[in-house]
Amino acid sequence: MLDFQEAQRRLSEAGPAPSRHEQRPLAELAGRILAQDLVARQDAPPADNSAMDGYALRLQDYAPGRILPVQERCYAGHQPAPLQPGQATRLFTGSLIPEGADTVMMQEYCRETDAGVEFLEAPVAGSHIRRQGEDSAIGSVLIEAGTVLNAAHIGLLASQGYTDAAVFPRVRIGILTTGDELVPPGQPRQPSQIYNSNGAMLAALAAGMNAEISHVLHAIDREDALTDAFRTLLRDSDLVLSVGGVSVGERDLVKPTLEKLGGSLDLWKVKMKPGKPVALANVDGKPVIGLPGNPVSAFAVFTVLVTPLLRRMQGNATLFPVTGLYPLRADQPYNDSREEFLRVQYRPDESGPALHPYAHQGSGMLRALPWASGLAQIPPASGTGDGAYVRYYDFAHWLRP
Ligand SMILES: Nc1nc2c(c(=O)[nH]1)N[C@H]1C(S)=C(S)[C@@H](COP(=O)(O)OP(=O)(O)OC[C@H]3O[C@@H](n4cnc5c(N)ncnc54)[C@H](O)[C@@H]3O)O[C@H]1N2
Ligand code: MOO
Repeated sequence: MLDFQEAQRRLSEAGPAPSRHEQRPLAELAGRILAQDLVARQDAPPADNSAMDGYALRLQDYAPGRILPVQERCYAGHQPAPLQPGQATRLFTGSLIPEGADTVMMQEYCRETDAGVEFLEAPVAGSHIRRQGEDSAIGSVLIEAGTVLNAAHIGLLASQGYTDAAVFPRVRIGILTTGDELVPPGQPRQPSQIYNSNGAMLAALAAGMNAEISHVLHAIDREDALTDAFRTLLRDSDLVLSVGGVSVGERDLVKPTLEKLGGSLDLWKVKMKPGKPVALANVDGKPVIGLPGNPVSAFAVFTVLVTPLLRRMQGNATLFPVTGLYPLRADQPYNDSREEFLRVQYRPDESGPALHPYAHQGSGMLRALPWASGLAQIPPASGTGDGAYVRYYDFAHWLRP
């Protein structure tokens, strides 16, 4: 049996990091991974400007009750004239600070008449001025390569005049489900059959990682059907996920099929529950991962074992998102000989945030998955029960690029 930690590490290294990149416009960058460090092309803000609607003055010109003539009204987007001594400039948020001015007074503390502006309070030196370069200095690194881009990054890039950026290509994933017992949703079902849930589920999981889905294929338990399907998937994908048919059953044909296709296949019994049978093959330099057929097992293995590899192949700098330690609220001890991944909800109770396990933890029980916010990792043979601190894999962190 292979330790979970070791399986996670080995799988995370089972595929290549990207060797190419492509230029994509701002509108297509969300969820993509940046391929090169991007630097500030200009100071931000590019010039000193006002943070408030008000008046610019020289602090030394202020005296209680003194009225300063308003030499001009300068709107955002316009160039102000240098401020003459003893005068003020009417400004608005975003207006440039006129040369010679050193302070802005908010209009709420000013009274303007035909004669000029009177300040009702003493101005504070330098107040309400957004300084050139205070947000980003020209040349400083804005975003590092390997970052997953989101709306905030896109806003930052647009503010610097970028129209596009170099990102790594999306990884193409091919999915194969296997088994005579499966029919597609919507088709007539014999009493001996069940609907294929893993195909649609894995496609959605891969899409959630911002991967491209090349195909979702199904093969019955026959070597020729499996061979055809794997050939198509390997041709059109960077990574292949097959599901089912990798344990010890007589019709578990995935292993011999991949070997005939020239792959070297490792069949692992990973010390984790759910998810004991996991297979890893490499065919012509492309990783093929065989996931366990039970839908909950396939979901859990995808989350904790497949996503780090996917992140590596996408060029993400972070392969293993954060996990945290939280108390488990359990009415029974968990004591399996394998590392156990419980379907849990992370929510606060009287004593703070805690992990609440779903009542039924069977690996065929799909109802637990939409209910759960993540997985709690219970160490093997630990007898872990109520109040013990355990590691938490949050789907919100783990099931995204
Ligand atoms: N004698 C043993 N039997 C089993 C062992 C073992 O060690 N010794 N391990 C068990 C564990 S743990 C798991 S997990 C499963 C894994 O089996 P496979 O990965 O070979 O998957 P299958 O046998 O093909 O299917 C398992 C289960 O999942 C259902 N399934 C499969 N594909 C789908 C799909 N696309 N949509 C919905 N449901 C699917 C399938 O009908 C089976 O019920 O093996 C245990 N047995
Ligand atoms: O390890 Mo299996 O994946 O429990 O159902």
